[in-house]
Amino acid sequence: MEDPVMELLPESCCDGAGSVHFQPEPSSLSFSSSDRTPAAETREGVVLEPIEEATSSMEEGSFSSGNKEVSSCQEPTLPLVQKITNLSTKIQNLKNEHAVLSDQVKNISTDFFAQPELVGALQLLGKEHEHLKKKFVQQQAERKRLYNEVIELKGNIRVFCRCRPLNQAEVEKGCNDVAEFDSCQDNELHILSADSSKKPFKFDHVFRPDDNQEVVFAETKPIVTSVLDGYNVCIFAYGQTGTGKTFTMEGTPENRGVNYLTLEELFRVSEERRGFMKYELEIKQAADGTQEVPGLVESHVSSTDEVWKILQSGNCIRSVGSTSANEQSSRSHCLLRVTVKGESLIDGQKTRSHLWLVDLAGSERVGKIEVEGERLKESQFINKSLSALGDVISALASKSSHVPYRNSKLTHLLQNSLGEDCKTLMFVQISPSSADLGETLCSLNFATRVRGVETGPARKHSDHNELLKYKQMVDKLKHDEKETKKLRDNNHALQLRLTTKESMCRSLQEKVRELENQLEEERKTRIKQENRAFASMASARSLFSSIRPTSAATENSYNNNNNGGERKPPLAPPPSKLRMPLRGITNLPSTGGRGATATWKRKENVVPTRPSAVTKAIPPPPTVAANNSRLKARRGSFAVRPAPPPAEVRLPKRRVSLATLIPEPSMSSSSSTMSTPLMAQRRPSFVRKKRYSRLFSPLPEASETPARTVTETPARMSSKFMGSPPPPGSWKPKHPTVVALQRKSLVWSPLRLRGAKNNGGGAVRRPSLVAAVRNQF
Ligand SMILES: Nc1ncnc2c1ncn2[C@@H]1O[C@H](COP(=O)(O)OP(=O)(O)OP(=O)(O)O)[C@@H](O)[C@H]1O
Repeated sequence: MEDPVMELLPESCCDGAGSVHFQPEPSSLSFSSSDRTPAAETREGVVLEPIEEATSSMEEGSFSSGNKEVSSCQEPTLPLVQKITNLSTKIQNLKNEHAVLSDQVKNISTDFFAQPELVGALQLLGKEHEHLKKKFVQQQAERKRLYNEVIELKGNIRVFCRCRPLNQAEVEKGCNDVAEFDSCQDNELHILSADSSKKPFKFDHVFRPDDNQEVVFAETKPIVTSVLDGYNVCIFAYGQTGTGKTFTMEGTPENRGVNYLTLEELFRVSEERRGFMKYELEIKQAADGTQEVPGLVESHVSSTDEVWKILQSGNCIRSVGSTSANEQSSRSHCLLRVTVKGESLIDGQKTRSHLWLVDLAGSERVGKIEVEGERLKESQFINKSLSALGDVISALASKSSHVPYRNSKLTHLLQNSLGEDCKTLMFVQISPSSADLGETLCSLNFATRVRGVETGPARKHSDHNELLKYKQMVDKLKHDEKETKKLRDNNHALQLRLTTKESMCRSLQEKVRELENQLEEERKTRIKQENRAFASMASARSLFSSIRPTSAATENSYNNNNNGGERKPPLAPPPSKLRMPLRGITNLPSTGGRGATATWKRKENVVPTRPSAVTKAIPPPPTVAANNSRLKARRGSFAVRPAPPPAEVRLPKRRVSLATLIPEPSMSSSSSTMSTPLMAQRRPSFVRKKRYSRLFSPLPEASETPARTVTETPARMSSKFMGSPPPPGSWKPKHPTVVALQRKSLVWSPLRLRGAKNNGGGAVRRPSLVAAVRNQF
């Protein structure tokens, strides 16, 4: 394959039959590009296969230099041409083969996916995949639960004890080793006191001086994994100065500590769960702090190297000083917070948890470490915050209702990671030196108290307490259920009431509609009747005018036929039983001699028991009585509207009275609107229709209108249609009705008016002729 470079010739060098023109130089042998196939090409797709042969041929052949064409008669070129021709043929064959294979692949893929069995199988596989996914999620949840249970069984607050080896200085000083470890028990140690007595201490694990960082981390790992499951975790190292807190937490580049190994583990597990979980980590580090830590460093990290760099930068600003106990003593707490954000790629569940990694400052006795000035102050602050930490742990251990987290910045900061919902791991660091015996005992006693948080109240082991807890939960659930049931019942009752109210409302609406229809019908009927009455009136008028000359005789005859002068009501117009519409009713004095007033006065004398207001006996018109003795006496009713009360406003009711209009085209517009406020409000459709009447209206403008109606309406009814009573004294005698009485003569009313009774005139059920009618004669 390291043969001479072959270049493509331009198209013009190749004839259509595949014969090739070469360049004569062997090193620049070229092929036509017209027949290239993928199988036979290298960089430019040129076939490499024949090159060796071609080269050998070239060696044999004698090419002329330059770009001359090779003569076909030159012998050595023949085999080469032959070979090239062969190659072209081969290329063609390969091309054909390729085309055939491509077709086959196409067919296969089409056939493959077109087969219904295969589609079915794919669907089955899809279902199985979904099922497995579901199962996997369940298994994950179960794993988390069990894992958490294991951690809880071990204790949510765990205490590890780590003892460092005697250092060179201590050996030189001849200090004794006071820590004894049981080879069979990895969680116990004994401290040899000055009086040679042994004091036993028991922790979740005890690390001996020869245990390296990996051994320590192996025990730490399970609790670290909980962070990825969404639990808050706090790991802190506590102990006397120079006992190895920093060594345990940070370590050295050769012996990485818990911080580094923890983060490494987090990255490892997150990588392991990459297929179904997505994690993000944020790191914060501060030398000491409150919730708002000045100069706090926060970084997004994606590898342990980045974490290490951040830790180093944090360490650079950490306050370090030399004490008699430790040459490189940390004079501050170092807190590292790792925030883990997790998201399940399967069900989208999200978690956010914190991991606190805390290297506390040394819990030394101030006198012992021989410090003064600023160092002394530092030590006092350190001790204060450690004391606050001790108080918090004591409160947690005793299940106190109040946990004094805010007594120090340290506990305030760790509040969310110290307590029931969190997992806490404490390293108590001790020195084996007899010189540090007192400090060692202090630290171990404190650690035992911390451990009491887990073992003391037996929160995880005592069945009784667990049962009590569950019982309370069940009681609460029952109570909640009862409440829910009550609420549901209430809701049901309210719904029923609502339904009833709705149906009532519907029926009332229907009634209203029905009444409206009735009212409309009645109105139409009345208009018809009025029209008919008007026609009758017209005919009666013509009749009266024809009999007027004999009125005197008729009157005499009438008087003779009635004993004691008692007047009969007017007779109905023969022969039809049409009732004449009422004329306008008024109690106002008439202005003319032929008006209603004169007649009215006479009637009052005749019927003293029914004096003024509503009902009056109507004296017979003499001309009618004389001319038609067959007419029966009728009793007429008058509704006289009393003067409206000045202040009282009566609400309008939905009753209309009749009114009759002697139609006159010019007046139609002024008399077409119903002047009842109720109708105007509630029944706009009704109001819109033309009315040929105008009820008593005390409105001043009404008096200006030359009304053409004569109505007979009880006073009560008239008041119903009043918008508002006129102001006192505004009443004018020139009532349109009166004017009407003067101008127009006769109207018959078919109405039944019921309001008369209320006005003291007794019930008048069938009013007949209006007095005004009679006055016309
Ligand atoms: N388990 C151990 N194995 C070997 N060397 C240790 C171990 N623990 C501590 N040391 C060494 O002891 C010395 C003091 O340790 P370190 O500084 O970690 O103590 P410290 O508790 O952090 O002190 P301070 O509270 O003053 O900061 C260091 O030189 C450290 O390397």
